[in-house]
This record gives sequence, C-alpha cells and structure tokens, in this order.
Amino acid sequence: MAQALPTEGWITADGRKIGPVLMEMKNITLRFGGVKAITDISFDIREGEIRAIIGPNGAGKSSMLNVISGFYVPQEGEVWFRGAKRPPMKPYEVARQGIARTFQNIALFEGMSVLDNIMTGRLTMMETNLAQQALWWGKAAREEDEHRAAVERIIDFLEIQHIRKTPVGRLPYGLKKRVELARALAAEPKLLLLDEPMAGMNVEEKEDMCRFILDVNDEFGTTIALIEHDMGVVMDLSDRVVVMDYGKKIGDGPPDEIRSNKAVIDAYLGVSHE
Ligand SMILES: Nc1ncnc2c1ncn2[C@@H]1O[C@H](COP(=O)(O)OP(=O)(O)OP(=O)(O)O)[C@@H](O)[C@H]1O
Repeated sequence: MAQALPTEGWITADGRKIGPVLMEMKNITLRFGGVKAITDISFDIREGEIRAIIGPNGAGKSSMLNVISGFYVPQEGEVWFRGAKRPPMKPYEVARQGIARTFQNIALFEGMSVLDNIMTGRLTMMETNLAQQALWWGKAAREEDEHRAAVERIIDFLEIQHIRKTPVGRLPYGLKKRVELARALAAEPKLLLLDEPMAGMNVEEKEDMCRFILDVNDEFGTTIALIEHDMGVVMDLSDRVVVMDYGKKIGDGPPDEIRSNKAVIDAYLGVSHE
C-alpha cells in the first residue's frame, strides 16, 4: 500500500522559496554486472526548484538521471513522484507522468524541420491515434491545431522563429541544443531533466542557455534537475546541489554550502579515497 510522503512545507535555499517535495529518490542502488554505478543514494527534488547533480566523470550522474526518467530500473530503492511510490515503468510511461528530458548527445531528427522535431515532443499527449485521425477527421484536426499552437508558443518563447522551417541538421550546435530544450518543453513537463545542457557550447551560447533555463523555471514554473560540469553555471543557476562521487552521495545543499564542503573539494581535486 503506497504511503503518502510528507509533501507539505516550503523551504528557503539561497534566499529563494522552493515548494514541497515533488520527487524523492530513496536508497537507490544501481548495478551493471559487477559495477555499482549508484550506491544507496537518497535525495529529493522540490517543486519549482532548479536542482543540480554534479560530480567527477563516472560518478553516476547520468545513471541517476536515467533512473529518474525510467531508462534504468534500480536493483534497490524506491522512486516517489507526486506523493506516490512509482512502480517500475517504461520511459514513455514516465514521460506521460510529466517527466521530460534532454540528452547528453543531441537526439533530434536531423532531416526534419525544427517545427516537426518540436511537434514530436507532443506525441505522449496526443489522444487520437493514426486510425482515429483517418476516420474522425474533426477531432484529430482540432487536436492538431491545439498542439501546433502550443508548439508555436514555445518557439516564440525560446526565440527560434527564424529557424522554424530549417532542417535541424543544418543548425549550429547551440541552436540544436535549444531545439532539444524546446522539444522537451513541448511535453509540458512537471519535471524537466537536462543532461549537460551547456556541454560543448561557447560562452555566448552558455549565457543564452542559462537565461532560457531560468526563464522556463520562472515563467512556466517548471521544476528542473540538471547535470552540468561547468561549476560557474551550476552555482549561478541552482537552488540546491547533489554531489556524487564513485556512485555515492558526498554532498547535498545550497551552492554556498557545497562550495565549502570538504568532501566535495577533495573529490574535485582528486584526493585519494583511502
Ligand atoms: N550501460 C552501462 N553498462 C555498464 N556500465 C555502465 C553503464 N552506464 C554507466 N556505467 C558505469 O557506471 C558508472 C557511472 O557512469 P555514469 O555515466 O552514470 O557517470 P557520469 O557521472 O554520468 O559520468 P560522466 O560525467 O563522464 O558522463 C561508470 O563506471 C560507468 O562506466
């Protein structure tokens, strides 16, 4: 019998009010054969916050994001979302629950236009299937119009009107990343997962992406969990930070607290784990 989590109460992190618990990872352990990618990690993500997951290479960050998005099922532990324990689910079921993501390596349809790529983000929300679309033209057309209008709003919001008809394969890297963000937003997620949203970007592209992440959080109230290697970006953007190292959690708190956490400093300086 699923027991409700204590979801009441707001907290303050770095002067910003953040809401009740939206997602809770409880004692998660994930193994790949003999490799323990995640060992007994617990943390929560609160409504409306920007939560960063950081750590050196191989720390287990992407594995954790994959557990949240349903790509990996942990051998131990529980995932709670919106006050209920989540049974093992396929990624598309997780997406339907309101969790969208972007990937470390851009995963767009290169031959398709920006607009069509973003439309694919609405697929989990479409009620009519292909047969219905063929037989019940009125409802399907109405649905298509609504989806199209939602996508156009996102295109305006992310300032990509000028490339809406352009095939994604022709775009520079920074814009591709922005289109990926647009596609994830098209699903109107409650929780948005960003796997290294600034990787490979130049300074200007990073500044743009930071601004868009903050705007999405601010304007749509979207809760965001992100993995990022650029510490400046992490410390500027996030309300709270989880730090992983060798699959274990070694820090969890607001950026100021993390900056002065000895275990975190040691992990980044490569101090021995003996
Ligand atoms: N599909 C897999 N099969 C086997 N081992 C894996 C798999 N995915 C991850 N691992 C291992 O799990 C550990 C954690 O990897 P993970 O990619 O989650 O780390 P990370 O912190 O995201 O690293 P990076 O910053 O380099 O992306 C590593 O030792 C990695 O080799």
